[in-house]
Amino acid sequence: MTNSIQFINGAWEAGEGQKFDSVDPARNEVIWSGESASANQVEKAVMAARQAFPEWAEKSVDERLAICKKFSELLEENKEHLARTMAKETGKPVWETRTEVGAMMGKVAISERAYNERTGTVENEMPGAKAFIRHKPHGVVAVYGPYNFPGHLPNGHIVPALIAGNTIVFKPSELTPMVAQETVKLWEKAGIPAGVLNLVQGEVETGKALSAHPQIDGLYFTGSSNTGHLLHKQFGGRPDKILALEMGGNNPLLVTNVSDIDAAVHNIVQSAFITSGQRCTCARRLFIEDSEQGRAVLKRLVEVTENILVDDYEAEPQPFMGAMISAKAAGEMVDAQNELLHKGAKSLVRMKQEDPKKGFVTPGIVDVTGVEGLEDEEHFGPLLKVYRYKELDDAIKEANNTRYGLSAGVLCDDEQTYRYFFKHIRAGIVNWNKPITGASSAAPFGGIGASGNHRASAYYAADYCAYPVASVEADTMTLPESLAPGLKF
Ligand SMILES: NC(=O)C1=CN([C@@H]2O[C@H](COP(=O)(O)OP(=O)(O)OC[C@H]3O[C@@H](n4cnc5c(N)ncnc54)[C@H](O)[C@@H]3O)[C@@H](O)[C@H]2O)C=CC1
Ligand SMILES: O=C(O)CCC(=O)N[C@@H](CCC(=O)O)C(=O)O
Repeated sequence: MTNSIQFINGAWEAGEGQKFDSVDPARNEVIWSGESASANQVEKAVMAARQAFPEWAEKSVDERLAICKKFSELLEENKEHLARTMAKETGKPVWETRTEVGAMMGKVAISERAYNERTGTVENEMPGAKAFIRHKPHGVVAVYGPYNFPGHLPNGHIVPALIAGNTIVFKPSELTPMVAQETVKLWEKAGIPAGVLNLVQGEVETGKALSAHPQIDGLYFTGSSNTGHLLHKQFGGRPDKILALEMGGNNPLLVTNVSDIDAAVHNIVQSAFITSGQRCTCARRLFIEDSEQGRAVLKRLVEVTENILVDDYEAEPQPFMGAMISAKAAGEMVDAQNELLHKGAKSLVRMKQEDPKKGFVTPGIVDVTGVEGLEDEEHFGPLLKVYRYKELDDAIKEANNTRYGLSAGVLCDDEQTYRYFFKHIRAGIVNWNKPITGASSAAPFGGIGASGNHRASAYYAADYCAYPVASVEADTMTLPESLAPGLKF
């Protein structure tokens, strides 16, 4: 039986393209199947969004917000179902997917505030006229989502875009199609008008058909730096289209002068291994002082890491880490570890994949101090590279030795060291004595360098969902008392 997985112009229909499956990475079971959207269906979805745009943009922001608030209520009512769907499809423990649904619910109120604060209407009096700043939606926008937060991160584009008056064609990750389907069902139930939000499911071909479509006015992307750069090239020469790229990182975390070693190790673990290391903000490189205290921190980190519970998403007690998104991704992480060891790195905690058919890996820590030829690449999993350093300036210089710039942090007792680090580190998120994961939706979220294109998301997502219109308005016209030189009336 074909699965109607495409939501186009307010109706569900089966895809016309290639069949693809979604596999539960913890249990190695096919949990969903469907056919990709064809290029014709992508065309149909874009044209539906185009047709729906004028009426949706014409609605008041309160009317558009009412549907978003209803969606948030439905998320609450269906929280457990959606959380378990996310857990089954990503391998993430249920305790964590419940927080993801919570973040989706919170997004509506935060986006309403951001819309008013960032793209609201400003009126100023001036002699014989009034000056206004207003904002208008771009039109039809394509939204691309990653697999690691299949609900929350696409939602971070969709909600602000809808509030601003845009219409959407949503292309979720092909690794999490079931979450996308269940989420869009809630938008349908919330009463989203036909054509305002369209869902095209499929693999990269579907993604390419959508990004190449001439009738999209913008594209909001969260995903790998590799794909983001391909899209950036594709949109080169098209300044008329708004492009927001939220990409990966090779994030540094620096440790120096900490009195509470367990608290420091807890922050390191939360930064490096949460979500099985599958967060763009995860710490990838740990800079530890080559001192007695630094060695004590490292020793404790190894002990705690070796005891991290890795298990099925529904196991009791709940694990800290579930399976990665796929057995393939897990195998690639072990390969990355082995490549580092081959280059001369020293294993402090060995990452292992017990079952090559499942996504479970244990966390890994490798000491890469002094190793030559390390690539500036994001290892998107629970693999932490340790750099031992003597001088703070050398550590900061090496921390900045990356084309990325998403998140960074320092664990230290004294504020002066933090201020110095803050001043010199290049990143869009810089934390002190807190994990570098778990960014707030009430703040801008974005990086520099290869991590983004200066269109921060979260609280600043409103900025790329509407464009400013400045007006000077007078309800009558009169000849000025003094004319410019050279004029006669
Ligand atoms: N900066 C941020 O907020 C975040 C960044 N990420 C990054 O995302 C990555 C993990 O997510 P993935 O799903 O693997 O990313 P991905 O880049 O493989 O896929 C993202 C989306 O782009 C589509 N896509 C892939 N290639 C395409 C192409 N050539 N043309 C058009 N569409 C294409 C995919 O189908 C998917 O919908 C990691 O690198 C992570 O760092 C993940 C979460 C947040
Ligand atoms: O987008 C937001 O509303 C806030 C940013 C956010 O939720 N960041 C999370 C997920 C980042 C990722 O997927 O890698 C975080 O910082 O942990």
